[in-house]
Amino acid sequence: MKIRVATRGSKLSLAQTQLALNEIRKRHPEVEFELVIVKTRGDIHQDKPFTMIGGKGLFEKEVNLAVLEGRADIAVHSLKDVPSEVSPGLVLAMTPPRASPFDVLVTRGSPKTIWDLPAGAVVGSSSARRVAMLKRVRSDLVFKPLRGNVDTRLRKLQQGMYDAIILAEAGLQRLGLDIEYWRIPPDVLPPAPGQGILGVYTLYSRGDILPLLEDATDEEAMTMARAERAFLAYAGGGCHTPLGAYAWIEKGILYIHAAVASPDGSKRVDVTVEGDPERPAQLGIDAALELRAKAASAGITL
Ligand SMILES: NCc1[nH]cc(CCC(=O)O)c1CC(=O)O
Repeated sequence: MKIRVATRGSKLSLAQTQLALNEIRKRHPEVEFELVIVKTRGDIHQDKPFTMIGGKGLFEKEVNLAVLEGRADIAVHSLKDVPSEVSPGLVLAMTPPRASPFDVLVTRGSPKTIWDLPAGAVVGSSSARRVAMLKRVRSDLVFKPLRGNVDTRLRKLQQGMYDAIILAEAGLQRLGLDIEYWRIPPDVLPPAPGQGILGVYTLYSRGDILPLLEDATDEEAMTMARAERAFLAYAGGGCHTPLGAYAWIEKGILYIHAAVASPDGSKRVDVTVEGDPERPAQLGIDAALELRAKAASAGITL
């Protein structure tokens, strides 16, 4: 059997796709794979803000179109780039084991915490979540947009365009980049829903492929994915809402911690909810409704 795999062509996307395919190979060594590389508008216009090139779900839509049009059988995504409403007809069919969900602060020289940065330091990030949550603890920092793939971002830091940048730890781990950094605790910066989880999507109708993907699924990662994605769907808000959430399992209990802030970081509310790992979507919904109520009383629009 041969499976055609839609993926973006960036170094990180290709590394992620190999990680996901290796999980399938472990269970089904007989399967062959063929990559279908999709060049998305997000890859072509790396210098432009997302809002100018199509916004929400930019990467997801074009890669998944290859599956919808029959040019590929499955698609591999970073779950945090997949909007809450995925292209119709597609199902999240497999998750490999999760990498780190957390964000890191990378500085030139020795690693520094957010509190060690000098007053007025320039921090690179285009993420509303990263900017608002860090402004909350360091309102004096100057945030400047930063896009492009991980190598480009690190190069811009080394060139001195920024004093610090924020990246996902998962991306650095998957690229095998051996750099020093400070892991930002989630009470300072809650991760994006799905950060560190890869998602393999296929059509609902692919009864030939779905069982293979189910065999290769890491159940804990899938449970966390379901909780965080249900949270995202019910929390509402656009991709410019400073919203974070991550789920974890401890002693058989599923937890989710979620937070939302005002864009300038002046206000923030948090919730932590626990529930049954067999019902992750319920937990995500509970957390979203609780967070919405708390945000409304604090005057944060969601
Ligand atoms: N926004 C791009 C993106 N999408 C997923 C990751 C990292 C890997 C992951 O979260 O699974 C990154 C890079 C980053 O934010 O530093």
